[in-house]
Amino acid sequence: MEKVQPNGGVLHTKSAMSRTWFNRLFAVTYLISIGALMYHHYHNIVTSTRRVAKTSGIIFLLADLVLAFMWTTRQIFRLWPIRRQVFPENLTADESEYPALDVFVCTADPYKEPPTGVVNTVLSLMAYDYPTEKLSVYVSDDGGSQLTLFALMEAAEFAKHWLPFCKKHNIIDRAPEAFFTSQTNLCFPEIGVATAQLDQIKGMYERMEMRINNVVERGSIDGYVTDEEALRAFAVWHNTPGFTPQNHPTIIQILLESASEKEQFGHEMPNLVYVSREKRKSILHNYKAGALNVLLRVSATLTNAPLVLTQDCDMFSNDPKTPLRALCYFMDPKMDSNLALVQFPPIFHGINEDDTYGAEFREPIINNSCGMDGLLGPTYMGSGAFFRRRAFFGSPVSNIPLQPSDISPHHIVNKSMHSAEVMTLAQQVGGCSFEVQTKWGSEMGFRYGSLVEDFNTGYRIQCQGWRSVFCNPKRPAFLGGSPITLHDTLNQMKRWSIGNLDVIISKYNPLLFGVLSMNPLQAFCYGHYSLWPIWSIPVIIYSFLPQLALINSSHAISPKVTDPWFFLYVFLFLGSYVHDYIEYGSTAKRWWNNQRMWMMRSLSSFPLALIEYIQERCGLSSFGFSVTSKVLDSEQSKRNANCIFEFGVPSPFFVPISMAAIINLWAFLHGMKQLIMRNESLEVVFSQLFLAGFGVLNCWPLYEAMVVRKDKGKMPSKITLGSTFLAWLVYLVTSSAF
Ligand SMILES: O=c1ccn([C@@H]2O[C@H](COP(=O)(O)OP(=O)(O)O[C@H]3O[C@H](CO)[C@@H](O)[C@H](O)[C@H]3O)[C@@H](O)[C@H]2O)c(=O)[nH]1
Ligand SMILES: [Mn+2]
Repeated sequence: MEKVQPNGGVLHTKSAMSRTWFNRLFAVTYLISIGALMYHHYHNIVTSTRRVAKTSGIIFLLADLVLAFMWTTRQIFRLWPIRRQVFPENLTADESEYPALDVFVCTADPYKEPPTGVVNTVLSLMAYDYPTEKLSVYVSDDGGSQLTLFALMEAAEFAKHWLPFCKKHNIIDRAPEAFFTSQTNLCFPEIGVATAQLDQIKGMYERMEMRINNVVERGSIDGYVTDEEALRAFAVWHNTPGFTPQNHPTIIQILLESASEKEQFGHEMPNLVYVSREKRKSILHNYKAGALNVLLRVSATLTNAPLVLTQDCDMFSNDPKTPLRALCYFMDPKMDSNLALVQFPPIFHGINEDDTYGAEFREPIINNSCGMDGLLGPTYMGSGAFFRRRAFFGSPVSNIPLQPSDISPHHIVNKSMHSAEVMTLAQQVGGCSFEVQTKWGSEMGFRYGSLVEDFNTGYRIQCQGWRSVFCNPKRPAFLGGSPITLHDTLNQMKRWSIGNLDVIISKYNPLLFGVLSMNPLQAFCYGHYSLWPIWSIPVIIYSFLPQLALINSSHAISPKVTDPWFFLYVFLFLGSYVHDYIEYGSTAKRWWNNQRMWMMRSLSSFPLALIEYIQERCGLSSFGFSVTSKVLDSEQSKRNANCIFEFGVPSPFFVPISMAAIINLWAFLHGMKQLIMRNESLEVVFSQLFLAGFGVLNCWPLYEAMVVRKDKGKMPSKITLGSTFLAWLVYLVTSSAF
């Protein structure tokens, strides 16, 4: 039991963070220094007589202008950060006052997103400490797969034992896999579970897991389903000629209906519904946003709960009290009535100790969310988000009328889920032509037009006057997986970056439309995120230009140590890095790896996203939402646990990174040689040598992967050779310019 706080019954509190004043003071000082740097650049360009100095002066000005913009907008996150606390023990004891909750879980591919994982997520959410009759879990299957439906049918049966088991023994880890693998839970006397009971439930789980895995491996449910009623649920797969995930009718299966289904001891079960929306090749289906909009409508016909939780299929609940924490905001009479969203941070459990890939995303997920919470609230992050359903249908003061009115957020459902009338309507609203000529995706529901539908939807909802809050309890509310190979990590970032560009290059551009529709500071936060890909401009320039100049023994472009302006560069570099480290709030290694990943993304994901985006706009190619694989290869997992970079595949992402590694090492060695042979003085080469050395330090894992490593995760020789050749070519082409 949580301790009751001496807080006089408040549901939540908020307080400003202690660093706020320091951050503000620092921001002003740094901003003045940036101004000085710009003046310095301007002066250099105007007064220099040599062509190389003039040209490179302009290039550095461009790099520094981008850095200055990104730095300035980034400070906004640090000026009003707040911390919140909730007291669910102060909620009314009368559960009948709690609003109903519809939980949406999205899955898209049974081979990339193993159904046992989906089942674990679903079970953990069904087992919430929440009035059972008010809880419904909807699973959207964009894979249109009978394997996923089969897994959920199995889960529905297992849930009848699992839910009472969890509640009886007050288990906290309610995703079975997490429970059975957690050492602390297996100290059963402590949680009061007799060995026999534990063995029994474990046996049931393992049998279910085996059946699901067998079916997935064989790719068919034949022989595994004998019950006639269950077989009828699969009929659509057999009866639809040419059934593919991209071409099939709507499938809705009520797997559990709360009113009629009882668990082992006769108590009610939550509702569990499987939905695979209609897909036709000729009609755009808008990826996850499209799936979520179908769930919004289908759930409206069946339960229409005023609260909605959206969840990725690999993000399971890690705390059964999470909905009660969300209620501490939604049920608080003192809370703004324009509260649309309570966002919990997605926490990733597969991350290794040093967080090699910066996959924790600590800055955007935790730090910046606290910062935005002091303005209009954090961005929507796709998973772990409790929405007020009403927020999808107009601003806080205006309603968008809905057709049919049965799916409006005000409609009260009073018929059984199984009634023919309800089912017909559910099928109809799950159809892919339903949205044609409507405001779905443009003015209401989850918004279309960006591959980061979460970011885009949160932004657009806030433009309408809604706000969000960030709820970050000590025990993570949700745990999920994140990519464990470098290629997957960079690819995911490329997808997000394309999505960001979709937002900035739209009529809802945060820097134009946003600043006029919401608190301009909040709009700048959104602007900062949408412009993430432009980080690539300064990083590419600083990774190549000073180094190529050093190789060519050209030093006209960099300040001498004895030049007083040099100290401005030192302050700007150190100020930014040290402040960043203090703000990051994690171990030094994790912070270092995170800044390294920022460089790697800026060299690969961001520029490739820019190129792909432009190609798409010119109609030369099209991109889609490539779902991240959640299947773990055991060797890769081992290397990941040991914090070793996973290259392995000949990915185009590795080419620019390897080129930068080669050029920096080359420049560093050349500079050192010149210094040792006394051809150059330290005063002159220092700044370039420092940058090259910093590059080499960051690229260390690349040299190992290219030269030393023998395992399967090393850099493919094709990439090493290709990048060496290209680096040499860049040197040849540019050397005449110095
Ligand atoms: O056509 C699609 C594509 C994806 N998904 C689901 O979307 C979720 C996220 O996909 P994933 O491949 O795991 O992408 P990530 O990049 O890991 O997801 C992050 O980024 C997405 C895009 O911004 C957000 O939607 C997610 O919530 C957020 O966790 C998964 O549950 C998928 O099943 C669909 O339902 N339909
Ligand atoms: Mn994911």
